Amino acid sequence: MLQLAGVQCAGNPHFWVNEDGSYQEEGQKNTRGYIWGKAGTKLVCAFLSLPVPSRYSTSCGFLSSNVVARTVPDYTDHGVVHKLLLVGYSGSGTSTIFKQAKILYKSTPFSEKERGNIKLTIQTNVYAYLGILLEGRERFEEESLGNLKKNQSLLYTTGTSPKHGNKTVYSIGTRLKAFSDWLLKTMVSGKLDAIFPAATREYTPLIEELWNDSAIKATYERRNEIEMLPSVASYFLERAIQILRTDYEPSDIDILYAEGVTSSNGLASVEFSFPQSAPVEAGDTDDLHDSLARYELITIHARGLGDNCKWLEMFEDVGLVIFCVSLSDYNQFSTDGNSCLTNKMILSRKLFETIVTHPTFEQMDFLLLLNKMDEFEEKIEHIPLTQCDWFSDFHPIISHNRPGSNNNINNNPSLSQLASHYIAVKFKRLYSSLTGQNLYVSLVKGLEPDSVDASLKYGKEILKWNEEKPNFSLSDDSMHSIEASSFSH
Ligand SMILES: Nc1nc2c(ncn2[C@@H]2O[C@H](COP(=O)(O)OP(=O)(O)OP(=O)(O)O)[C@@H](O)[C@H]2O)c(=O)[nH]1
Ligand SMILES: [Mg+2]
Repeated sequence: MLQLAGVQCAGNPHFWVNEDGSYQEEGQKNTRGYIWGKAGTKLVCAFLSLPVPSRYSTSCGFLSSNVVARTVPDYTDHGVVHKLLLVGYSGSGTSTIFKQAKILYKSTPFSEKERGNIKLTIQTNVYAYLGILLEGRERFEEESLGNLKKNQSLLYTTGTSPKHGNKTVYSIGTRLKAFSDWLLKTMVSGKLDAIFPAATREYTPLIEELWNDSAIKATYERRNEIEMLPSVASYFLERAIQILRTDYEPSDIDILYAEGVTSSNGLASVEFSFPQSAPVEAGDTDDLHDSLARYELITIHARGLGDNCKWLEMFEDVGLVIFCVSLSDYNQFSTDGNSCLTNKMILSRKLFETIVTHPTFEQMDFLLLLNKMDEFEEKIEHIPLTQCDWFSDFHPIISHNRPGSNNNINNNPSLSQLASHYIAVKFKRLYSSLTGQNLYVSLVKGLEPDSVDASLKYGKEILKWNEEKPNFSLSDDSMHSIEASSFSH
């Protein structure tokens, strides 16, 4: 029976099945699953006319296809953990949203051991940012020297003697130069993390001297011209001295902003409950149920999914897939598998297509997170959305008496609102053409806790709708679910 229900029985394990349908391997405490919710059980029971507990029977003829075919998470059944899988194209913000969830819902978001590792990651990042800055300094120095030489040769021809040596505003003294050479060599050899923890004791005075040097200050002013330097680097570099001290303890915000905190294959998970929003009033059990229900947010780096995302099979028991897209990718480029420079929004769309059509996720609900709304609001004002080929037909009619770009007075949507809704509809149409289902969408600012909280709660509602309203119509007006969440932040 268990085999027919689709329970993995390789190696002939012995299972104990309880009245509520939960089953455990003999001698083990962990519930492995619930047979009544399994599609196989329903099929076998229907075929053999076996009785099924009433709340698991699917006699309703109007069940949405999403619900019939999949294991329905039992929202009120305590002990069941509802799994949410968070994925997205590289740099879309999955790690940020994952860390944000930990900070939001866990009383101890990061253990002492994790904090120790994160501290080293942040300190290594600071050295790496300094290295990138020093590389920039070398480039600026060479450019300045080149210009100087040109000017000098001009002066020679006009008979005036040169006044300058080989120094420019970007030049540093021999001690700092030696340190800079060593740091760049260490970075190139990929051994930067090996210099810790000794680096924090030995090199901090040198870093302080370097950071206060006028050449570095001049380089830092031109940081926008250093492409390799991520925008988040400033947050850490401006506190470099404090961060590189042995007694530095990263704050939650430091951890949120830090790059490379999740493991190398990016697989991580956190179990949590949504906290109760207000004290439970008499008779209001909804909120109590909400706060008792357990969720597991699992994230995996796209890289860790293997060719054609074959490892997605591991996640067949999730109840919702959350796919994260960076809105600000529309004018950015990266290389695809064939080393071809491609627009990052298109690369993100490709991954989306692969995941939504993956056999493991047939009939699965998907929530699309359109992330980095803050960056997008700024960017869209001076870089047209049509820079991405997929968005070539975006021609919004903007009211001329728009009071301000982000102002929604008089119901005049801002350009960023029009553009983000347009992108949402693009993804919705694509999703529906591939799966015949409705895609849920939420706009989010990954660095803002309230925004991430609202989006994850939207995910919780989607799971709940499946549970509570099995005949909930999923063929609503395509904008409905966008509207329901777009303005929640
Ligand atoms: N401005 C802004 N930056 C964001 C937002 N969300 C994430 N970021 C930044 O975007 C960068 C990439 O975010 P990550 O969370 O590391 O993205 P990821 O999907 O884990 O990417 P990789 O693991 O590097 O492939 C980080 O520097 C984040 O701080 C957002 O909503 N707004
Ligand atoms: Mg990541």
